Amino acid sequence: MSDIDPTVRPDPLPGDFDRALRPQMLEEFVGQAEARANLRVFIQSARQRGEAMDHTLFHGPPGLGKTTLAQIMARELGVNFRMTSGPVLAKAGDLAAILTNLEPRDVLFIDEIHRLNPAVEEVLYPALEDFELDLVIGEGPAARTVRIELQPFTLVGATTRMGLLTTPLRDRFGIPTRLEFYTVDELFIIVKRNARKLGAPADEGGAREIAQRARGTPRIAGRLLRRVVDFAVVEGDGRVTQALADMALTRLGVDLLGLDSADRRYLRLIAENYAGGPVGIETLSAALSESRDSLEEVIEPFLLQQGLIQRTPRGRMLAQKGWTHLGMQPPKSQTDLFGV
Ligand SMILES: Nc1ncnc2c1ncn2[C@@H]1O[C@H](COP(=O)(O)OP(=O)(O)OP(=O)(O)O)[C@@H](O)[C@H]1O
Ligand SMILES: [Mg+2]
Repeated sequence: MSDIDPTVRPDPLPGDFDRALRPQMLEEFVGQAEARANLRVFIQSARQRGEAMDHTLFHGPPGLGKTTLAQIMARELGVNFRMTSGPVLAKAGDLAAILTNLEPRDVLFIDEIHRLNPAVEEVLYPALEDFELDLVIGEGPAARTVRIELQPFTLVGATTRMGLLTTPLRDRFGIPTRLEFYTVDELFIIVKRNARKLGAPADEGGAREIAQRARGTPRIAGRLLRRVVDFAVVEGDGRVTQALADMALTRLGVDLLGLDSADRRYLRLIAENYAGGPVGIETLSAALSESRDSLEEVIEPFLLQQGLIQRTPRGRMLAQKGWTHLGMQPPKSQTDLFGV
């Protein structure tokens, strides 16, 4: 996919732009008003009681700020931030090593927590509930279990696929938090602020143009801003104006709704090859050579939120707004369905 693919992991090396642009404290974090207000209360309460904050789960599409919020929590709680991810924890011992090294009230962040190996997940249950670890030492008849006491800690899990979490794991999070797509006004504030941090001031119109075309996602807003700044530097006078942003975004293949070529390919496939659907996700996945996961996690949530497609028991359908966006007319059989 293109360079605005939100599934691409941010560069883990320190000192890159992603890091520079990441909000550090809750106060600087724009959007997600409800989640932010609740977190503020839970953080303050944990601090006042001197206890570890309850385990927290962030779920929602990529690039909305799950990792950022986890880091902010640790900073606001004044504790260490330890980070790992589901696929990295291959054996129970890997998790045990991390857990036994935690200091009191630390935040342990497990990204992609829906991809935990079941054997590792088993170890996590008593750790979450009682801050205890049951380790099996040795093999065969000589094997025995030892119980290790852990420091109280806060697990922060992140997932783009809430549906793939097992029920026992999901139930152990006291604070499940769903992140939503950002409004244009919220992204506008983020773009303005990031442009200033990048030393390339964006005027009102320039920032709004980028915000409107960022697919409701701060990570995409950051990427688009950097590309627009490139155009501003090379082909303009360094200033991000509306005309310049529009020119740059159009050249990047980002349309007025913020859809990129992958999104449009998805919509056009349903329109042109399946008469608007319904068509099954597996069929779409094969036809687009994209994994089912990436369609469900990355492409579809925004198209659904925008009302461009509908999910039905028989598969995906193009909605009226989807046809309009493609500049096409639905076939007669579908106009009946829409009741127009
Ligand atoms: N509310 C916000 N204000 C400003 N910048 C934000 C905000 N939320 C996220 N960002 C920026 O967007 C980028 C992506 O955020 P983050 O890595 O936290 O997303 P994520 O939800 O963890 O994504 P993924 O599911 O891919 O791991 C970061 O560069 C971060 O600085
Ligand atoms: Mg993340």
